Amino acid sequence: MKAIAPSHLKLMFGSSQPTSRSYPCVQNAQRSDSCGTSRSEWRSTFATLTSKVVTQKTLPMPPVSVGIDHVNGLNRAARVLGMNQKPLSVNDLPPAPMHGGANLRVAYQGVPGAYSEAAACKAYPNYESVPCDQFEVAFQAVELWIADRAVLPIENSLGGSIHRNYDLLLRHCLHIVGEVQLPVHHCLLALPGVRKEFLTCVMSHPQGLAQCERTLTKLGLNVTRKAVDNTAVAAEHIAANNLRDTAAIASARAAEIYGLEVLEDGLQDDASNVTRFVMLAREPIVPRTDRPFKTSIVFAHEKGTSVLYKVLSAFAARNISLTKIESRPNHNRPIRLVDDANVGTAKHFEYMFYIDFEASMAETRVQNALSEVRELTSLLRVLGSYPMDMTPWSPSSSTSHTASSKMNHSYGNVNMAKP
Ligand SMILES: O=C(O)C(=O)Cc1ccccc1
Repeated sequence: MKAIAPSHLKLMFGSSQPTSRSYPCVQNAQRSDSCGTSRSEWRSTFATLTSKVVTQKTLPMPPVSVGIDHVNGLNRAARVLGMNQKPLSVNDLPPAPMHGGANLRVAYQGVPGAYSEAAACKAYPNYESVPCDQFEVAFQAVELWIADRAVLPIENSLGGSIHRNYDLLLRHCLHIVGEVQLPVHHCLLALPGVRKEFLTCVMSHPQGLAQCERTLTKLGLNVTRKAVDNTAVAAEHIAANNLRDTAAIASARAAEIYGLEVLEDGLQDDASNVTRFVMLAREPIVPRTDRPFKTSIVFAHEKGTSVLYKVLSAFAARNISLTKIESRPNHNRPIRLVDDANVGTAKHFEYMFYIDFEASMAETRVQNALSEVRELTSLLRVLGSYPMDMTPWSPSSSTSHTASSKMNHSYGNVNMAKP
């Protein structure tokens, strides 16, 4: 891995520039979503994928390795079609890129030593890193072709959802092309010679603080908690400013990079502390059925009776397992007022619902479920259909991210479909 940005990217771009092709945006009649895709562009989902794929061959493709792989794969698929006169099936299509990320520029929020960096390394062992100072910048880096992928932490087994990042997924038009589940092993880091008793402050990302809250209390530390943008940024800040009364909750790798000492190892409240990251790209990948896939969608609905129940039933009726449901305020319309002359005005909060389920967009049952959901909702967007992270479970240990060579070793190509 090598860094291609001398220091991390800062917010300096103009408005985001959606990319032109975005087939997994499903939108209800006559509306256009933030990606500008209309319902008519996406009427019959992957049932007509084959014709769509052959015409895509003629579109100009982006000059990045993933695009090139895609074109070659499509040519191969088209040849298969021509020679055998057999209908093309999704499994004839090129697999999700398996190149291990050679020359792929991957944007993440933070500085070296951040967990997002470790997640990028797990997904793309040979990537070039593009550290960014904000998540928003990581999105824009991909939209503006400065990077090819962005890595985004989305939820943690102890700390829960990272809500802001759900909002960013909706505000931008990038596609989820993979996921990585990373065991997170937190350490308490301070300048050499500092003792725990001297500490008055502990700094970390809000997730770092949340994941270690009970342990901090158990240790009897009488410290204020300070939330910063990133765990490794906290470590860097302590070192740069010679703060002898402050500790960071961050990785052992951050301690090495910024010359800090590990005062406590394994600070998280539970050993099984895992963060789920998603990988984002300008283009979606072609979904498949020959390996476990996950699909993420977001929808909103107008008023109606039991809409949420009916949406969930569309999946249950087809035996599709939901793995996650999250709701966020609908920023376009946060409140709906319902006047009742007799009793007053009810204020209904409006939500965007995010759902992950264990199935691929290439499956007919999924296409049927989504057709049903589309009828029930005012907005439906497929955020991505991507290979599940099937890495064998290994509990976190501080050695797992102490150096990038070890990262490569411990996260190597272990039975994982590269997103
Ligand atoms: O702050 C970091 O290092 C991140 O990458 C975000 C984060 C914070 C805490 C746990 C997992 C990811």
